[in-house]
Amino acid sequence: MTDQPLLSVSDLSVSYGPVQAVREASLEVRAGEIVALLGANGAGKSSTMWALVGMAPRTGGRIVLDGRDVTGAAPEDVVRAGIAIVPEGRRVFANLTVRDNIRLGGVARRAGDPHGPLQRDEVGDLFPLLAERWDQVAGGLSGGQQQQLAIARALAARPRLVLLDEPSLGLSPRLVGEVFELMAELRRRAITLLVVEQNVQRSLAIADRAYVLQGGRIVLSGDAAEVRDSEATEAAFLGGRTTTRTTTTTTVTG
Ligand SMILES: Nc1ncnc2c1ncn2[C@@H]1O[C@H](COP(=O)(O)OP(=O)(O)OP(=O)(O)O)[C@@H](O)[C@H]1O
Repeated sequence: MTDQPLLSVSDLSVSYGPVQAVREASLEVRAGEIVALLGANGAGKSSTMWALVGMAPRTGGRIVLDGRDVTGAAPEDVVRAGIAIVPEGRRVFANLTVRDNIRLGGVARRAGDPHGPLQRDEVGDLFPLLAERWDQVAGGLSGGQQQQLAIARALAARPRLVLLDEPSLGLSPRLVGEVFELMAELRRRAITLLVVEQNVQRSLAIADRAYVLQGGRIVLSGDAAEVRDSEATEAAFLGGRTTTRTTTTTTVTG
């Protein structure tokens, strides 16, 4: 890991007309980390994540990826710069095969990527069932397999940073376990993840660090264990959409 964060977001604000969804949020992700972005419904998690790839209406702030300012860049340019996103609800191309879904993800590879398209054996290394179903249409896969495919499609862009929006949402308890295990495995492979999750305890069990949003503001940040043990975390979830009165912030060091 270098001193410079892989992703550095400062004073990010997002507004949908009169609705201010994110208020001057600042966060960092370092290479190789899993960082969890937590908060109650409507806290601004998805808006933050989508603003990073230029797909939510940013009204202020700065986004720097690996030293390069990508603030205001078009979504395709952000993806080519190295940020891939796995949307909530999986959204694979149901009529296309596993192979073609992954091939489409690879279209957004960085210019000059020396590795070439993600190959079947590489996919099979992480997702054996996807490699087995390589020529089957995605719509025939189970929910858990579609989530794997959505992640594989993001990895096909060979990104520096993968954003995951609610990856466990709507999955059975067993498949939720598999998705969290998969995130831990990606981390072991030095893939950097920023994860929006409602499953707080499980997220904190695999994350290195976490940020808690409440009413569009980051009210707490720190090592996953610190965030888990903080009363402010509980307050943020009980507080729901109300404006924050919690000011406790565990400063990230190092
Ligand atoms: N497209 C939109 N138009 C108008 N308001 C929006 C839009 N998307 C989100 N919002 C509002 O912005 C605020 C933050 O929503 P956001 O989806 O970012 O929160 P979240 O923490 O991801 O919540 P959830 O877990 O429910 O998705 C909410 O008040 C929400 O109603």
